[in-house]
Amino acid sequence: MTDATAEPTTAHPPVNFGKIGVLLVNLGTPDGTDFASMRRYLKEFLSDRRVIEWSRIFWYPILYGIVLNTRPQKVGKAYELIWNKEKNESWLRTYTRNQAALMAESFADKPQVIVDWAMRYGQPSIASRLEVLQKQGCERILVFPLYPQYAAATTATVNDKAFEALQKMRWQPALRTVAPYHDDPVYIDALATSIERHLAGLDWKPEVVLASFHGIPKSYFDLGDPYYCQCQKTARLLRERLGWPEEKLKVTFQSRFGPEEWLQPYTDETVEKLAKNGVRRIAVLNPGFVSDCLETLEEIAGQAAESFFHNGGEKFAHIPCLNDSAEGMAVLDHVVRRELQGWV
Ligand SMILES: C=CC1=C(C)c2cc3[nH]c(cc4nc(cc5[nH]c(cc1n2)c(C)c5CCC(=O)O)C(CCC(=O)O)=C4C)c(C)c3C=C
Ligand SMILES: [Fe+2]
Ligand SMILES: [Fe+2]
Repeated sequence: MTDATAEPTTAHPPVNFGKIGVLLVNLGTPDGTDFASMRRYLKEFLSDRRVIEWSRIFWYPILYGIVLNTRPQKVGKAYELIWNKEKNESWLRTYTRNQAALMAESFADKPQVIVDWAMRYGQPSIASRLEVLQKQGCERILVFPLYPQYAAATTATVNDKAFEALQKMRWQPALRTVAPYHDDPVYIDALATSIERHLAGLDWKPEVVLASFHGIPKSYFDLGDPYYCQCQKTARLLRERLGWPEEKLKVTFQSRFGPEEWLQPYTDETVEKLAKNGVRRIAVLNPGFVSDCLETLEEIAGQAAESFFHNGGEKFAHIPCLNDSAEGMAVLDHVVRRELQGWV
C-alpha cells in the first residue's frame, strides 16, 4: 500500500519562479561585415521557409550555388557604410539593446518583470534568451516581434522560433505573442509627431512624402498575408492624423529580393519617376521599421537619395525610424503594457 502523504524520495531541483519575461525580438543582423559573418547570417535568413517559400529542390541550388557565393561580399560592403563603428555592430543591434534597457527602466517599479532582447537570425538567439528568462524564474513570457505590421516572413517566423524552443523544455513557461499594432493610435501619433518635428527642422518643405515599407513578394499577398493591407491602413491613419491628402503621403515598397513581382509601387522606381516628373523636394520615412537598419540607412538615406539627386531632385530628407526615442519607447511601452494585462 502506498502512503499518499509521504514526502517524495528525491528532492526536486531548486527552481526560480514568480517572474514575468518580456522578450523584444528583431530580425537580426550579421556579427561583422566580413564575408564569413555575412554568409552565416544570410544562410540562416534565406534558409527560413517563412522567408523564401519556394520548393527547396528549386531554391537550395540557387542559394548555395549563387546567392551565398556572391551576396555576402556585396551586402557586406553596404553594411560597412552604415556600421556603428563605436560599438562595432549594426545599428539594428544597438537600437534593439537600447530599447530593452529603456523598457527595463520603465518597469523599475515592477520588479517581477524582466525585459530582454533577441534576434530571429544571428545572436543572441531566441532560444538562448528564453532559456535565460526561464532560469531567472519567468513562468510567463511575452514575445514581442518588433514589427508593427504582421507578415508571415517576419512576425510568424519569430513566433515559430519561440515555440520551437519551447518544444525542447520539460517545464514550459506560458507564452504570449504580441499582436500587430499597425493601427494603434499611440503608434500613429508617434509617427506623426516624429514627421512634424523632423520637417519643422528643415528650411524647406517637401512636395511629397513617401511612406516606404519593406516589400514582400506579391504571391504571399495573394496567398492571404495581411501585410499589404496593414501597411495601407497605417498610412491612411497617418494621413488622417496629419490632415494630408493622398498625393502628399504616398505608400511605396522597397528592398525587393529575387526575380518575382513584389508589392507595388516600388520605392526606387517612384523616387526616380518623381524626380523625372519635376518634383524637386521629397522626404521619406519607414513606418514599418522599428529601428533604423541597412534597409533604411543604406537603401533609402543612401541609395534613394542619390537616385533622386541624379534624376534632377534638389532636396531629400530621410526621417529616422522611431528607434529608442521617447516617442518610440512610448509606443513599445504602451503595446507591452496592453499585452501584459492579466499577468501584471
Ligand atoms: C520590416 C519588415 C520586413 C519584412 C516584411 C521583410 C521581408 C523580407 N526580407 C527579405 C530579404 C532580406 N531582408 C533583409 C534585411 C532586412 N529586412 C528587414 C525587415 C523586413 N524584411 C530588416 C529590418 C532588415 C535589415 C537587417 C539589418 O541588419 O540591418 C536582407 C539582408 C540584406 C540583404 O541581403 O539585402 C534580406 C536578404 C525577404 C525575402 C522578405 C520577404 C519574403
Ligand atoms: Fe527583409
Ligand atoms: Fe535590401
